[in-house]
Amino acid sequence: MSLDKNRKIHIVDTTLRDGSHAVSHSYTVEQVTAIASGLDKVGVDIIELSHGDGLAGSSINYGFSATPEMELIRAASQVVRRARLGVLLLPGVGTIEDLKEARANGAQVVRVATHVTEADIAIQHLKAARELGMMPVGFLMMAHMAPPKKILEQAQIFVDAGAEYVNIADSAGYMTPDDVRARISLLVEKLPIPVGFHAHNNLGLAVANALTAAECGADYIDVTCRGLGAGAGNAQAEVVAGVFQRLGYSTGLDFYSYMDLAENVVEPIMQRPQIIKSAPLMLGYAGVYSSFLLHTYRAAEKFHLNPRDILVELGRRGMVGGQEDMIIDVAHALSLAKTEC
Ligand SMILES: C[C@H](O)CC(=O)C(=O)O
Ligand SMILES: [Mn+2]
Repeated sequence: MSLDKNRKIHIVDTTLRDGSHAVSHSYTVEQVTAIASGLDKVGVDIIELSHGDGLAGSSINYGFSATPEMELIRAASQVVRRARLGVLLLPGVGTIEDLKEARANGAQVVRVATHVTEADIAIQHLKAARELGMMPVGFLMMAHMAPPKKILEQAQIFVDAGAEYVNIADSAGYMTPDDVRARISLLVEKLPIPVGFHAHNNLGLAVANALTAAECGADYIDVTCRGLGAGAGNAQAEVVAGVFQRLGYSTGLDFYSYMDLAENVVEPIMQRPQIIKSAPLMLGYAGVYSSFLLHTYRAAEKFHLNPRDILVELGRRGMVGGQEDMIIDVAHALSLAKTEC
């Protein structure tokens, strides 16, 4: 299928949210101000900013933020003029009270994220967002774990709760373009609201998958500068900008400014190159949640294990977001089994 070139593709830059995983939630006010104002000038539609695990993610389970996220949201809202400022919220991690605070600090969009089979826990948060005058979006994580029909049923719950678009996330970077096509095409065909897609690059397919999603009718595409994000990162923003521009698709992005922002502002704060090393590759291969990566590195070091072995076991057990505390249990069990051999 080829893309209707007159259709506007909305770019959602989540460097300041998914990228937060990759910098261990260490963003400072200065970094956020520089990145948010750069993204605003580049022409993205939504700038997503919060702890990597959403509002109130700062905790022993997910990792503490160096700077309170409300300070970061307020700082970004002071420099963002054209784009909409968004936050992520995982019901149970963040609450409606957190959402109200984010709104008071300038957030205009909220993506309420649930596991792909649990959309119903987002209903009250989506409704609250609308009452707060925010743009409510439903976000289904680990979308490789459910077939297209099940995803459609879950997306319909978001529609009924007032979501303005539904986003599906390849949280494990497991999907191939065919997997993306099957899911996005069905949602685009059946839903009365727009569809979005969030890729991870664990199998090196993030940009190809983002392009496939757009070609299948997704109107919202997630990206991050330099691909900065959990696991092997996300669809690299400046690459998506270049590919879409070369194909003549309408994104409203300034391709050269995006490259400069990634190179001059984001790259200097990266803690490691966003490349597909063995462990991130294993996330994609075994279908494991990308933000488990740094937790797994720490558990592997503690128990003298290869991170790959922990990830394969997490995949075998079907662990999903929110079960970060189980990584240490799995590592402990593997190390006991190793000693017994
Ligand atoms: C909380 C997660 O990091 C959300 C996300 O980006 C994904 O599922 O992928
Ligand atoms: Mn992600």
